[in-house]
Amino acid sequence: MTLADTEKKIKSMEIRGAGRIARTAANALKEHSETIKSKDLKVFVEEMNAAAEILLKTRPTAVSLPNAINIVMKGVREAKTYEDAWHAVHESADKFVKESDLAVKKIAEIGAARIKDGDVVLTHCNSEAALACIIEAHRQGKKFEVFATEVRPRNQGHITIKTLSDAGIKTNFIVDSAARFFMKKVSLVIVGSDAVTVNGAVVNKIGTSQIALCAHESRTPFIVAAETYKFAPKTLTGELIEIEERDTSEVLDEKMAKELSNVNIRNPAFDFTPSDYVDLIITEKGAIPPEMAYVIIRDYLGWNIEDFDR
Ligand SMILES: O=P(O)(O)OC[C@H]1O[C@H](OP(=O)(O)O)[C@H](O)[C@@H]1O
Repeated sequence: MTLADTEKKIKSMEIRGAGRIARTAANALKEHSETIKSKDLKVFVEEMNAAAEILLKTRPTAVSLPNAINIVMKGVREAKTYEDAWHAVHESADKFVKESDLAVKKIAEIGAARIKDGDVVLTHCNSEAALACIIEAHRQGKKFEVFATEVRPRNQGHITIKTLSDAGIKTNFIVDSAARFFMKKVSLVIVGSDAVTVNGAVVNKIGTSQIALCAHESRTPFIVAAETYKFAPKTLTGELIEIEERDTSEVLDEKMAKELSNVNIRNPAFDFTPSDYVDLIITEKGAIPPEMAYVIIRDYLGWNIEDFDR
């Protein structure tokens, strides 16, 4: 796939999901390095930086994207020779993809331990990490059922119910606005994440924070499955996570929208769930309370407050 194809597919959400976007970007940088004709280090670094910029601009919210790009580009920017830079891209991209796959497997093991016989688990959107926990619990023979939301406007819930159904898991499909109606039946909420801030707030698909609020009201545990590369280093200095606002045509038919001259259509793709509503974040390094987000950013992503020029 060319860099332009990757760019298009991430923007259009043909390739989506925070983890998948990150792995795709890492692979795209590796593939792009092979198309650079020059063996001059300066030219190579410039062209790789330009590719990284293009990928960074595809979607603004999932922090897994800049984190993956930083991991792959670090060796390129530090290399003293063209050969070192070329090898750095290849090694770091392969390592990132392998570790990302392993992280999901580890999260599945840790998260599955939180699901018990008789549970009613609610999930929102389509998260590879959250679904891995649910599927692993089912594989271990636990008997439970799932509520999955529709996830307007892009209907990622359709992918979720197909995956759950194929896995043989009893699933109830509900519209997003039915979450509170059913919350009294739900014993555990598991969602994924696009970004976790240093203060433990979770950025995830629009509607997540409403579900967290209902879970809080019903005293239902709310847990988040997130690889460590979804934690956001830039929030150490108070920088905010940008919430992507997507095209209004995803929400309302363009023809109908044109007839409604007084209506402003809004389409934020994500929202913030404050740490107060998050019981636990399952990472591949273990289950942590949201208040420990700083430790993940410092110890596993290797970022510290002094790393930022201010
Ligand atoms: O990495 P995994 O766990 O698959 O997904 C994490 C999150 O990424 C998705 O974003 P989108 O659908 O690309 O906007 C959803 O918000 C999902 O919860």
